[in-house]
Amino acid sequence: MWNSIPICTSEQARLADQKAICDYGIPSLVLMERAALGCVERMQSHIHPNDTGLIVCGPGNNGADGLAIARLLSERGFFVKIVLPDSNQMSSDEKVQLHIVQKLAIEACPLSACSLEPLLHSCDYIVDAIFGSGLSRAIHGQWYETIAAINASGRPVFSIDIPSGLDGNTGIAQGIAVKAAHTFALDCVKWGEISPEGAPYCGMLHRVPIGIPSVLHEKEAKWLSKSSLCQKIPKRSPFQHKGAFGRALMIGGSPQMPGAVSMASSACFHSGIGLLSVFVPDSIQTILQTRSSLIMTIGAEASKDGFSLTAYQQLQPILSRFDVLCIGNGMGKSPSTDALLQTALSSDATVVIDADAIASAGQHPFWLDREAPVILTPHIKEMSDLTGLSMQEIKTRPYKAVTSFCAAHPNCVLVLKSCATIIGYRNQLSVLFSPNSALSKGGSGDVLAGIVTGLSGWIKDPFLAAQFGVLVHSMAAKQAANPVSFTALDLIQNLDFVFEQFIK
Ligand SMILES: NC(=O)C1=CN([C@@H]2O[C@H](COP(=O)(O)OP(=O)(O)OC[C@H]3O[C@@H](n4cnc5c(N)ncnc54)[C@H](O)[C@@H]3O)[C@@H](O)[C@H]2O)[C@@H](O)CC1
Ligand SMILES: [K+]
Repeated sequence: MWNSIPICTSEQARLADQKAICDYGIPSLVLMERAALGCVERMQSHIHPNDTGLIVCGPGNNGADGLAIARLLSERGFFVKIVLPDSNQMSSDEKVQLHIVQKLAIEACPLSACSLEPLLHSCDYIVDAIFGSGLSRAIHGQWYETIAAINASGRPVFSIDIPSGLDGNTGIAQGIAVKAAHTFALDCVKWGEISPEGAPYCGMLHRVPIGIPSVLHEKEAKWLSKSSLCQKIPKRSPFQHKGAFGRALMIGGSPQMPGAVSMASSACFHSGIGLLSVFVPDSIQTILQTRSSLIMTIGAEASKDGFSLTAYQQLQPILSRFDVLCIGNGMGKSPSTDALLQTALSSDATVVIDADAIASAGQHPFWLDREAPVILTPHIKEMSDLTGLSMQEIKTRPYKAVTSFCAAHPNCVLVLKSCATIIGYRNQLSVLFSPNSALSKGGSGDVLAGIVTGLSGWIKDPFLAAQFGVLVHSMAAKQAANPVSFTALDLIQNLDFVFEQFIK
């Protein structure tokens, strides 16, 4: 079950372990036993009864997990061998685990005294229990050589808690890291495991609960899934008129990019909005009208590149007609964007800010501090424009960037798009990890903005609308028969099938 799974930094994971032990009195060895049992149960569907396993143990409690796993596998009839760290390096729990293992006549050999290559080549799979959340420096010497040999062996690797060598926060290999086929994230998923750098090292990610009280993770980011949202989506009454499902206005478009606002509008209409109008430069009004007979178009004064500098004067008087505005798609970096954004934000409507309007919001952050909700949907580059943080800073610690933005702008919902999309609101973070190259295409961001706008019309909670929009968008992409030929237009086509799973 991926429902309510916490996503933590290494520090948060360690703190939860400590609090469970010290404040709740759960013995460390009890947590460890649950961890080992959970890993073995999951491993059993991937190994054969006659396989030989090599359990490579490091000097801390990750190594102690490895020894407990070796014992449980052996008790269940699997043949295992163990590689040990030097005994003077072992943690106290590891010494306890070793003491038990020694009584069971399991073949164990210290790393410094064994010949690793033949062991690696005679085994069928490897358990990587070298380092977990306690990795504190770059890997050198014997551990570097051990990890290099594990990776070169070609054997499937089960990594315990995290592939050894991976930084739990950033997912960056600290010199070297194990390439796992399966990773068993103990208690919580670590941010580094779902980062673009770290995820490829993890192989298939499994979460193993170990009995840490969930109250200890109350404040941490949560995994977004269908089951976590299903119960929260409001019912759509069949007796309501169209106005009850929201009146939206999409502001965007330019002669160079009429398609972006067209796709966003289409996605909005397919996401439950009652009424939709589009405010575009009058030079592209006919194109929009030809593309969809569902959408009412309002033509604003145009310049060569898009909206004219005075177009905002035509926006002002009509704003009170709408509950939700979406601004930015295909607008281009036109000088008129600032005035249109400021005007949109002066309304009482929920405002979704995407694409070219995000940089403008970054230049005027105080405009965001209004009473009605704002939903921003930047990708990494746009997040950099919005916050002034470098792309590198955002990539390595995206949760930090989202947390500080949301703390500074308490009425804003922020959707940071990446292979792990983070949705932040006040002190809450929700994370959708569903990497899919079908979404790495022009237009998929416009479709997301349209979906979120459509949902905001009838789901009055902006955080819920944003989370639901991100999930629906990803589920629509999962329907791709092949990511190569899939386009943003296919996303819109698949929405009907996806909504069917939530709303009958
Ligand atoms: N009771 C607990 O605390 C629990 C801990 N658990 C396991 O324990 C792990 C955390 O245990 P630890 O805090 O002991 O940390 P680790 O087992 O990750 O490693 C810490 C040890 O590695 C050494 N070390 C760190 N970086 C190194 C490097 N680059 N080169 C060489 N040595 C290095 C440290 O000096 C220390 O001896 C978790 O990842 C999880 O697997 C689980 O069993 C659940 C319960
Ligand atoms: K590990």
